[in-house]
Amino acid sequence: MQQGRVLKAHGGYFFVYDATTDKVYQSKIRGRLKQRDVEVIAGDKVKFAILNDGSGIVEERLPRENSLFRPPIANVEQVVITVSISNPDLHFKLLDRLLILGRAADLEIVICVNKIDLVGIKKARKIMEYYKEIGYNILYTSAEEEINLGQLEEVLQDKISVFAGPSGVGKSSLLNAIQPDLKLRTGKVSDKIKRGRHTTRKVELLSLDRGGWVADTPGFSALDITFIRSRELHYFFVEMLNYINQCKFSSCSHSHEPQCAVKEAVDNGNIAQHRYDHYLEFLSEIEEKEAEWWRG
Ligand SMILES: Nc1nc2c(ncn2[C@@H]2O[C@H](COP(=O)(O)OP(=O)(O)OP(=O)(O)O)[C@@H](O)[C@H]2O)c(=O)[nH]1
Ligand SMILES: [Zn+2]
Repeated sequence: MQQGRVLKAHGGYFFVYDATTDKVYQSKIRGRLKQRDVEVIAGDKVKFAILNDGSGIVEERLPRENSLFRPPIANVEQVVITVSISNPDLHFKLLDRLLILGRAADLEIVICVNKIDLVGIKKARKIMEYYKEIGYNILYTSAEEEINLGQLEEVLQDKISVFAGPSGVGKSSLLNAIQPDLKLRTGKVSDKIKRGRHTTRKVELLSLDRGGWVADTPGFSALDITFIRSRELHYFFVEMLNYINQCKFSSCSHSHEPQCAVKEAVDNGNIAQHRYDHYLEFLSEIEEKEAEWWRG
């Protein structure tokens, strides 16, 4: 039996890529897998057999490293969180939410600040300085003027990646710029808003010439973070990790408790105020959901 990766699941067919033959096999799935409710999605590693007519049959799904929910993709390794400083403006709260989602899915995270032609790299660096300090890997690109696209290619090489980020920041444009034969649909920011952009499409993993795969649909379209427990939220703010053990109360939620090391770090300027504010906002979102849960 062969081993392969599902690139796309569509209309009852699974398109399975086998690296040893460098071929894609249009495959059906064994009835017993369906009976056991084993769901197979893009990104899944599977064992499959090749039939006489050259098509495949999926016999087994191998264990998943992880899976993203909306859109559904398995075994993603990396998320490229793409933003722009202007057109559209950068929203730190959305960025922070995406950073949490990336970490919760256990993905490597790269922040890509695109449309650098509109603001200049120096200004963009300044705006993103804090995120650099707390350890994030940040690229500054322009799809339009082809700035630093080599760095993006390097980051994507030999990995399975998904892009994420607000509409109109240039996710599709970046992919098209590094590999024109991917031919992703791009559009003007205003057109998309008018048109309403939530036409559901099937996710497909696209093959990069330099090795690696990238999903053709942005990840994390559901921005809900309330699956995280309130007492665990602080783990998702990387710069808080140095402080959370130094609070007076071991169960400190860093919101109202006295002698909170996190709050002190905010007061001293070691943790950015906006990040702490977002922590508190997310915390109350989560607590509200937990309260609902307890009320039944
Ligand atoms: N000035 C400038 N414009 C860009 C750049 N990259 C993309 N654009 C433009 O921004 C608009 C949106 O680009 P898309 O690639 O469709 O953005 P997207 O992030 O894929 O958007 P969604 O598909 O809605 O999620 C298009 O008009 C692009 O031409 C860039 O680096 N600089
Ligand atoms: Zn605390």
